[in-house]
Amino acid sequence: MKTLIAFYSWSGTTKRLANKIHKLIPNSDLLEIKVPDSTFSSDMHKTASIYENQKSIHNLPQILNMPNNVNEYDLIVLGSPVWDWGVSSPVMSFIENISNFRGKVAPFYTSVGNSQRFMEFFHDVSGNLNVIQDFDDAHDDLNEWIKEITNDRS
Ligand SMILES: Cc1cc2nc3c(=O)[nH]c(=O)nc-3n(C[C@H](O)[C@H](O)[C@H](O)COP(=O)(O)O)c2cc1C
Repeated sequence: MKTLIAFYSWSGTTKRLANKIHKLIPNSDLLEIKVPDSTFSSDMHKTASIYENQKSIHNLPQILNMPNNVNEYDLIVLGSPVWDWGVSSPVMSFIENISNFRGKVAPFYTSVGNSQRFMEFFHDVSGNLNVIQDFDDAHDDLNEWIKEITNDRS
């Protein structure tokens, strides 16, 4: 099984988790989703209002490093920080770019603890993707989840 671990990280926490997951899943590639430097602010509150505006006019950020062919993977493990209870806009944009992906997608997310509604928002934007078990860094066991998604037969 070939796995892509793709993630966006604004301040490094999701990146650290992605690196851990990468070490735990054999035969996996790691991709940090990049958007133009000018997209967000270094200030959290300004970034939150930029994000709200992007969502309200559906102007999602451009991804600078989309893989050529995601269909070479069986599984995409897709990581995001929780933003305003939901999915960060770079990850929403990545999801739109993989609408033709035929494999499975296992979401993971980091937060300061207010993460319970993340999957509701994820399902709202994931269209026809085959979304399997998610990992909530604030509440779930990492090793159990890795076992589940790497053995998943659905
Ligand atoms: C714009 C913005 C919105 C956020 N909204 C939430 C939220 O709704 N719930 C929550 O628990 N944490 C929220 N956070 C905190 C981040 O989810 C948390 O710090 C996360 O681990 C950061 O990941 P990163 O370092 O990979 O960017 C928010 C952070 C930012 C910058």
